[in-house]
Formats: sequence, structure tokens, C-alpha cells
Amino acid sequence: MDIEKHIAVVKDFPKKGIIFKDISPIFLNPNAFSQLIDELAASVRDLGATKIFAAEARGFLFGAPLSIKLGLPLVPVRKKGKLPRETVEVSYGLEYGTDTLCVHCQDVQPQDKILIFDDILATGGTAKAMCSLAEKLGAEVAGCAFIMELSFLKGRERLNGVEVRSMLIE
Ligand SMILES: O=P(O)(O)OC[C@H]1O[C@H](OP(=O)(O)OP(=O)(O)O)[C@H](O)[C@@H]1O
Ligand SMILES: Nc1ncnc2[nH]cnc12
Repeated sequence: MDIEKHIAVVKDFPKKGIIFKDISPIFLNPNAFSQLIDELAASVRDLGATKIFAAEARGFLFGAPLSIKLGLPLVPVRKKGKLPRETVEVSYGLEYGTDTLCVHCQDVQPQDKILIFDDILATGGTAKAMCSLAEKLGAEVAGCAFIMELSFLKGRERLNGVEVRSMLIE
């Protein structure tokens, strides 16, 4: 499908100099959204993941239907202070700031193979942090998948050694 026609480009958001790729128009078109989830699921099935990590907040919007489509458990990866039970955490840098991501310890077992999912791969800070969370809990990273990759920010290099799948590379 032509994903690009469902992405709005906004200059200088959230800071001057950032060209923000807004994927939210896809949610206004349920047929396109459904097709996107079908294609995303087909593109990662062979990775043999046992669970999906999806990053707050935009990652949740795609991660939830992806988990249903693949029949795999979904582990919410949340920003600090949101998860009520025991967590592991990792701090990371973003294109426009820094943050800390957490996961519930009980959600992951050492035999798990984790599919790291997010809407956008930019600098790779978020995805790298999710890989570290999986590894801290003794699990393996099966691969990383994104709707869109901003290749000029070289996130793929930061994920060196991990299988990376992006539906759209810009
Ligand atoms: O590759 P990176 O440089 O880490 O950037 C990618 C991340 O940035 C955005 O999330 P953001 O932290 O803006 O949060 P949101 O999903 O809550 O909007 C996006 O949804 C990815 O998670
Ligand atoms: N330029 C960008 N557009 C949308 N989401 C992002 N996350 C990090 N950088 C981004």
C-alpha cells in the first residue's frame, strides 16, 4: 500500500528545525489502517517472535492490532511512572529530548523472543532502549519493526546487529 499518502508532514514541530511525520491520518481511514496492519504482520511473521514490545504512545496504536493479528502477547513499554508493578527501566535520547522507558518485569521470560515495534525509527534511541529492556530481562530480540524509518537520522546503525524491518524508508 502507499503509506506515504496517509502521513502528514509538519515543519518545526515539536521544535524548530524538526520535520515531524504525523502518522495519525491513517486512523481516519479504517480500511487503510486494516490493510497496513495486515501488511505489517505479514512482514514480521517469519521473525518467530513470542511477544511484542510496543512503545508509548504512538507505538500502542499499531502494536495492539498487530498483536491480535499475529496472535502474540503485547507488552506495553511505558514512560517512567506509569507502570504499577515492578519494572526495569532505561533512559535514552530522542530527536527532540530525553526520556525513560519501563517494562513490567513479570511480562517477560528469559525464553522469550521479542519483536520490538514502534511507529517511527528516527535516531533509534527508543528502539535501542526497548532492546536493552528485553535484554535486561534475559530475553532475545527477534527483530525491530517500524511503519516508517527516517534514514537520515541513522537509527538503523544504532541498532547494529539486529534485524530491522521498515515498511517505508525515507
Ligand atoms: O528513533 P527515536 O529518535 O527514538 O524516535 C522515535 C520515537 O519518537 C516518537 O515517540 P515520542 O517519544 O515522540 O513519543 P509519543 O509516541 O508519545 O508521541 C516515535 O513514536 C518513536 O517512539
Ligand atoms: N521527525 C519525527 N517525526 C515523527 N516522529 C518522530 N519521532 C522522532 N522524530 C520524529
